[in-house]
Amino acid sequence: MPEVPISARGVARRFGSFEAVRDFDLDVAQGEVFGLLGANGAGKTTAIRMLCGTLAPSAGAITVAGVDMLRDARRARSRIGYVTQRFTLYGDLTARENLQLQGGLYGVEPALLGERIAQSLQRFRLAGVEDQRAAALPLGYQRGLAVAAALLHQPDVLFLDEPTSGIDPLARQQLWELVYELAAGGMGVLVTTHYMDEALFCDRLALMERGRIIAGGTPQALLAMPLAAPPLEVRCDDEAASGAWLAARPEVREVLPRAGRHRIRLQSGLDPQAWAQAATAQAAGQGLALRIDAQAPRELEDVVVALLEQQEAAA
Ligand SMILES: Nc1ncnc2c1ncn2[C@@H]1O[C@H](COP(=O)(O)OP(=O)(O)OP(=O)(O)O)[C@@H](O)[C@H]1O
Repeated sequence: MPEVPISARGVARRFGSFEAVRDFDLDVAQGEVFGLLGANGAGKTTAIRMLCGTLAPSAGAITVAGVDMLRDARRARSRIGYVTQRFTLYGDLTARENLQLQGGLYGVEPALLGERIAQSLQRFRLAGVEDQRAAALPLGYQRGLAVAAALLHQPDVLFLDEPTSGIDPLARQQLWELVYELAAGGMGVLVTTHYMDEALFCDRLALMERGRIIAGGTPQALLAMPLAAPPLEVRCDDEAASGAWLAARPEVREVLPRAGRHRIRLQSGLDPQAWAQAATAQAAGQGLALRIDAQAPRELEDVVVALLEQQEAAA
């Protein structure tokens, strides 16, 4: 195993005059699960495509498993497994035929391929459906098949672009268990996700916005970042009335219903404690007994939203 599965320095990509990715620096260590976050269009897929060698950067340096992607793309690509957002296997072929084809394309020795396919059918819970057409399989199985195909040549690095979008909770959990298992074996895994609960499963995260990484670190470090508008939680026996009351306050920027409570965010710059006191008194005057927790536990989404808003305000 190489020391640094993925390393990128100063990577940029322009499409005409539009800069989809710029100043992109990234290191993913052996055994690390690294999460790339960002809104739609932030540049995650473009970045991953460059790291995988399927799109040439306009500038910068990339090494994968110690191999220079720009000088020796073929060898670098042979160390990579890449699962794209969309299902890219052949729907008309069976699960087994897809694995045979992919293994061949990746150059797996025919003598080894049969055994590896048998192992992956077991590992990815595809045994029993291996002779069904891939297009007829449920999405969770299709995703498992795509990951199985990407691992047949035993890469050092795995790229997963939104691997769990659209699949059911059990399939999501199974996929994450597999990711941990692969990382425990020393693989570097780079995953993009829109799900904040899944982002918390990563060892480190980077948040992209308009083509740049604007923040990064462990989930714990991100959760501890100071916020201009920290969240509050509001409980009230009359959930509907309290929700409407909160939504009508001009100082309240966002009201998110949660089971049995509301999570709110105030406009930047307000003192949450002072606002909570005043709001409790004001609501009481209107017959609503609010219980406001001005130090509600952070969620990763709070931090991500705050960081994106800060960037927008600065732009
Ligand atoms: N081939 C291309 N030609 C022109 N613009 C492109 C091309 N590929 C991507 N872009 C633009 O680059 C920006 C980043 O796109 P990208 O697909 O990398 O975002 P993303 O973060 O992966 O978003 P999503 O979560 O929707 O996949 C977008 O504005 C997109 O329209």
